[in-house]
Amino acid sequence: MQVVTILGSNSGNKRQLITEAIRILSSTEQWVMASSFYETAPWGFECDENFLNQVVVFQTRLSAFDFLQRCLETEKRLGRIRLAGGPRYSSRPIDIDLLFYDSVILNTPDLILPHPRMQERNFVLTPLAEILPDFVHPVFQKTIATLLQECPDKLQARKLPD
Ligand SMILES: Nc1ncnc2c1ncn2[C@@H]1O[C@H](COP(=O)(O)OP(=O)(O)OP(=O)(O)O)[C@@H](O)[C@H]1O
Ligand SMILES: Nc1nc2c(c(=O)[nH]1)N=C(CO)CN2
Repeated sequence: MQVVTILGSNSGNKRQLITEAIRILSSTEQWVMASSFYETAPWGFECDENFLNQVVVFQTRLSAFDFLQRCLETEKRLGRIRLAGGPRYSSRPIDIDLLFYDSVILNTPDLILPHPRMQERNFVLTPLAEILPDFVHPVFQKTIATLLQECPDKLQARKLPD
């Protein structure tokens, strides 16, 4: 199965944290490809520190739920602390979200696929369009390139040199 992820960080050594998260996931799953790194303004909350985001594709034999578990464990290993009752969004050393698991559509309390807010976010669609512009979103039946064109988000994602 092909799983498309987005990694994000807006505290600490962001590039190193994302690189380390990919190294941990790649120790058991097969890395396929990655977008460039993008500098992006915080979406959905106020904060001085910009994010670094990267989209990464893996090949996996894990179920989507087990892959999510690997992501949550990796976040924890890299110092992510989740505070119950805190604000909806806050700064974090590392965040790993699943965007797609093949073209599976799923709506459970623990996992929603495709990621339910990706179409509202330039920080997701811009790096995703760099590597998978023609991939068809299974719910909207539109390509990533089209979703990016239609995205109302005013926050831009700035591609960084490798
Ligand atoms: N596609 C998905 N990818 C990652 N987590 C998901 C997904 N769908 C549901 N979840 C659930 O969301 C929970 C909270 O995730 P998290 O705190 O990282 O949210 P967030 O990344 O801050 O916000 P957002 O979901 O808006 O990007 C996870 O523990 C997981 O159970
Ligand atoms: N720019 C940017 N903003 C965010 C991000 C993120 O990765 N990048 N993640 C969030 C929760 O998933 C909320 N806001």
